[in-house]
Amino acid sequence: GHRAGPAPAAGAATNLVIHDGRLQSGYARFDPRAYLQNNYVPPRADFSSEECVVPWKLRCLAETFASGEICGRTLIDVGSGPTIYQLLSACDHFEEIVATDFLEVNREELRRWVRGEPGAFDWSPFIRHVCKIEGRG
Ligand SMILES: C[S@@+](CC[C@H](N)C(=O)[O-])C[C@H]1O[C@@H](n2cnc3c(N)ncnc32)[C@H](O)[C@@H]1O
Repeated sequence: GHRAGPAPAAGAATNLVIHDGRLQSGYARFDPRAYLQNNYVPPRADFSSEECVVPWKLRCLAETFASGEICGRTLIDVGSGPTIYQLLSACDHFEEIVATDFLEVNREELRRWVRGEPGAFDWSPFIRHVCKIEGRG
């Protein structure tokens, strides 16, 4: 696995660990860039509409973690894919978050973002939206 510095979502000292998984043949042709393009850019990621699936998911996650019902030292996200939006509201509640995925292409996509490499997916609209719904301006 790859260990990275604090996720930038919230100031908390959360370490993100990207863990290897076992390859499952059904996902062998999974294309992270196409997946991100299909699901995490407008129209599916339209932050101006609460009816839209992405802001709805972010609100559900924010409310769930804000309730304090899910807590502990380490959060393990099974099947993170190439995405981190699902972890943003968790950062404040866990010291360590382990992102896992079967596919090296997905783990590499996450590492690109962690390292801030060129071509990394831009999660900043998601981070801004989560800050907004969590009342952090
Ligand atoms: C539909 S994608 C979800 C990606 C992302 N979490 C999202 O919200 O868009 C499911 C991912 O889970 C991975 N996966 C499925 N079963 C897994 C397992 N048992 N361990 C690790 N990764 C798994 C697949 O490689 C795929 O990337």
